[in-house]
Amino acid sequence: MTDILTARNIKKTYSSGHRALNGVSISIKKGECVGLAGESGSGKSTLARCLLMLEKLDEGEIFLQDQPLHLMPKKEIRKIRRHMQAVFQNPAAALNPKRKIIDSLMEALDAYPHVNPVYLQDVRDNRELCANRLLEMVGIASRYLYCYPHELSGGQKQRVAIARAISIQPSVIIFDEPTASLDVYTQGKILTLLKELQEQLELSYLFISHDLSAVCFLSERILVMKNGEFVDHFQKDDLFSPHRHPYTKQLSLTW
Ligand SMILES: Nc1ncnc2c1ncn2[C@@H]1O[C@H](COP(=O)(O)OP(=O)(O)OP(=O)(O)O)[C@@H](O)[C@H]1O
Repeated sequence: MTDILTARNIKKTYSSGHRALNGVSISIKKGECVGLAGESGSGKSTLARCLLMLEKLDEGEIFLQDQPLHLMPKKEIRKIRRHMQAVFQNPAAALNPKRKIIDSLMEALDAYPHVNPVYLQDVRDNRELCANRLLEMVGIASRYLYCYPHELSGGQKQRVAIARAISIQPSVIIFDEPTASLDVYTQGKILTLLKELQEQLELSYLFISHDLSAVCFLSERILVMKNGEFVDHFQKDDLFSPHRHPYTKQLSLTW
């Protein structure tokens, strides 16, 4: 299957002198969910930001399909960014508190009027129907369309952020600890939603979490990061194999 996103030998050092990534390589295929686990500080978010080209790389290459992002000027990257969506930990920060849900939800579709995702084709010419369809896809009632973010729970806000991420049928979605700020019950609901969306819409995900059980729930292929390097790479079914890296075993013990 085609590689959607490929990164090779990514190195990133912060101005503090701290090397957060020390030569990591990763690829995500169409329709695949790759999981990335590791403790706090291991470099997961830095990798997410590098893949999204939000950080300047010291070294390395990033390709979105065959397009070399690492060689593109900023202006070109901005154009291409719609193909790479992201959902972060804090849904409250993702939604503008002064904008109604419909306006936050439709932000990407409003900016790219020519984009016509297969799952919105029959409603694309009607903004309200389009927003309603997206809310429906993530299990939120249409009465929230004209509400403000403070009227929604944390889990509902994260559902809106997910709906916005899928709204323009991106090539890949990077989820960086999307459930970390939610209670355990809501975490489970959101993980189930992400799995259903990925399977139904054949989306490509990079799912990042410190929680190996969440990573294993969503992903077939799992990478484990420690101190800015991948120390393990395995298929979910091999999680309890004796060949797992001691660090992976340690993460699975805290499960
Ligand atoms: N802007 C920055 N300037 C300097 N150091 C940073 C910066 N951002 C992150 N770091 C450092 O880089 C290392 C990796 O951080 P990163 O946030 O990527 O890890 P993480 O695995 O995502 O952890 P967490 O889940 O806690 O965010 C850490 O030691 C962190 O302190």
